[in-house]
Amino acid sequence: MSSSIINSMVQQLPGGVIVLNSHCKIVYVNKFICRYSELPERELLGKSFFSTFPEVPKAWFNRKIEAVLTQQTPEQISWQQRLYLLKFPRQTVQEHAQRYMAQNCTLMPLRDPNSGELHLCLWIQDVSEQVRYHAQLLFTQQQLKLHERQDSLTGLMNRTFWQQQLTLEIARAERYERPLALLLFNIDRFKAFNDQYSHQQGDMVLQAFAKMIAALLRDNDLFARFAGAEFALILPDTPLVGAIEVANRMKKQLAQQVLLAQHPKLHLTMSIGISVYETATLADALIQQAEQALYQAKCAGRDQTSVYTLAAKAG
Ligand SMILES: Nc1nc2c(ncn2[C@@H]2O[C@H](COP(=O)(O)OP(=O)(O)OP(=O)(O)O)[C@@H](O)[C@H]2O)c(=O)[nH]1
Repeated sequence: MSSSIINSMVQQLPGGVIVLNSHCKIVYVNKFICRYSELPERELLGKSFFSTFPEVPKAWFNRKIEAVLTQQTPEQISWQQRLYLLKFPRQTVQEHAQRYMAQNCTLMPLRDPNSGELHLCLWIQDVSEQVRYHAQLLFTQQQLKLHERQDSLTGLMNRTFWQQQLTLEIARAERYERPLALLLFNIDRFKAFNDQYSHQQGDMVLQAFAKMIAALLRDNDLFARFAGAEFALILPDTPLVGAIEVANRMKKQLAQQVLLAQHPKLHLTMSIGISVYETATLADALIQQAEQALYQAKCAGRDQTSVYTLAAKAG
């Protein structure tokens, strides 16, 4: 095959080719390089590679060249090491996308068959799309991770994740001999609200309720949507008296706050069950105790707080 055919093929490659001589002067470029550097071939040939592409770190790149030429083996610079070598614009720029073309570069030793002089061939591939897919994949993985932990309606942690946290918190309470309280609660007669105003408005109440309660808590309290219209709260480092205080604060806030602007006169109440950690109690037992206390609160007429240990009305 004649060298002009090979040249014509290299000129049309969908990637960049640059050949440098031993003084790092550009001796060959293909069309891709001219197009993305926005320079004609005549302005590139004979020029110093580093002054034409000042974005390339000189000392680092010289070390790469030296390694390739002395070992006579190609070397890769992937986009994961350096997003791009030459600062070329992207072919199509989408919103929020990387502005510059991500590149995989290969450095190859090249010996001139006539003069025997060693050259360096630089082959540049545009991998912007690959990088974009990679970023999308990472984003999706993060979303899935969040989804595994979060309740989609309220944005609170979901029951599974919350129960994992409870096990950890119990271990911490046991190890450091710290108190811990658990609250289970729901809005009274919520079914009636749903039936009267629609499930959709019920959802809005649950969202507003979750937001209202979250605003009353400390950063290390662990608040979750437990099931349907039921919520659960772990209060680390909190004895019974503190838990009752939190319960009263929540009830008071619900009595005062308008949850939905379209129902300013709506009067909602809540029932709360409390259990407190005692040495060697397991997570499931603590939940069951709070459930029993909540049931007691309902039986006692709703709008109540009941404590499992005492199984008595607390206010
Ligand atoms: N809007 C809405 N309602 C829900 C959701 N999950 C559960 N519910 C409803 O919440 C209601 C809970 O009702 P119940 O547990 O029977 O009790 P209640 O009517 O709240 O009465 P209490 O005995 O006072 O608890 C049911 O009607 C459920 O359908 C949800 O995600 N959105």
